[in-house]
Amino acid sequence: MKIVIFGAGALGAYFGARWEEAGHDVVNLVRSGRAEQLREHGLTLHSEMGDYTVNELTIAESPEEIEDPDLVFLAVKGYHLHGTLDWLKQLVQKGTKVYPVLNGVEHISILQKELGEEAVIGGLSYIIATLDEKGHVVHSSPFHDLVFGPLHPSQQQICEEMALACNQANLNGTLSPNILEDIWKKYMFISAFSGITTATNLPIGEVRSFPQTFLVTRRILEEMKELANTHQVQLTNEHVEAAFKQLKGLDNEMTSSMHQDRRKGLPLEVEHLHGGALRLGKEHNLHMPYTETIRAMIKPYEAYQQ
Ligand SMILES: NC(=O)C1=CN([C@@H]2O[C@H](COP(=O)(O)OP(=O)(O)OC[C@H]3O[C@@H](n4cnc5c(N)ncnc54)[C@H](OP(=O)(O)O)[C@@H]3O)[C@@H](O)[C@H]2O)C=CC1
Ligand SMILES: CC(C)(CO)C(=O)C(=O)O
Repeated sequence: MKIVIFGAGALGAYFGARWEEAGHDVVNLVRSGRAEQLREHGLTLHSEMGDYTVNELTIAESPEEIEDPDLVFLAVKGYHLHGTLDWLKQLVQKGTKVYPVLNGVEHISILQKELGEEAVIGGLSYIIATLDEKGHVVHSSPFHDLVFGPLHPSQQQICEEMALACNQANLNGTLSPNILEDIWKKYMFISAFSGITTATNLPIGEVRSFPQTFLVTRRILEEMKELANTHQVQLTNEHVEAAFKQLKGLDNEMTSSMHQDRRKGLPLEVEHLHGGALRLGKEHNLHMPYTETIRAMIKPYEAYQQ
């Protein structure tokens, strides 16, 4: 498969390298700063699941350089989504589908509106990855999972090809029969997990040691379940219970990628995650006081200016 990694940061570069390792044709579509860094240092994965240095590192700095792409793996932060649309349109005109793995859901309808419903596959990822000073990937979780599935009937075949490409690579890929529900389950979980860890500036173990503080995660899960229901996604109290149990079971030192970004003083995706939930809720007159408060607490650290 010819796979374009659009957003060759921690997550994108990781999975792109795993596909390249398995023999796929991978192109990293990057801006000039990242292109320079990749040319200078190459791309290495420091990973719990096996280190790897990319042999054939292909870099493109515009879509015109890319012929016959099968798939665009979109892994930019939520606040960079609008800046990708022109290049995405050019790639879609070349016949590719787009597989976004951003946390959240607001990007899906934006992409569908801009690129057409047939072009946008449903997806998400579970991994803990970051970049070091050389731009190499540090992968620190025992999981490296991709989940994808059709949001339009015309996407079944490409999803099956993706499942094959994932099976060949050192990663876990799952073709989901209900990708929209999976995306919302992760959105519910991450809103609570990244919200509380980022707002308190504490890993989950320390949050749990203050029961009233930890209880906020349950309230956010409940609000997100209601929000999913207003969008015809049937999350239930059992899903809330399962997500809360998951939060109770995480290792003490575990924290979210948004909290890691706060620690590093990097821009935060709070507007894409919690802001997005509030905008979607407002369309249905849904009151989400816990989500609103968490967004307000994180705002001072957002550090992203349009
Ligand atoms: N990291 C993780 O462990 C996890 C992340 N996620 C989600 O995945 C998404 C990506 O996260 P992550 O990999 O951590 O983010 P990073 O910031 O590490 O990577 C994003 C990359 O996108 C690039 N980019 C942004 N805009 C453009 C553009 N217009 N053209 C080309 N490249 C562009 C940036 O490049 P530049 O250097 O030019 O700015 C950067 O390299 C987020 O939504 C996050 O929530 C989900 C699960 C886990
Ligand atoms: C919860 C986790 C680590 C799973 O991938 C994540 O998505 C994030 O922190 O952004």
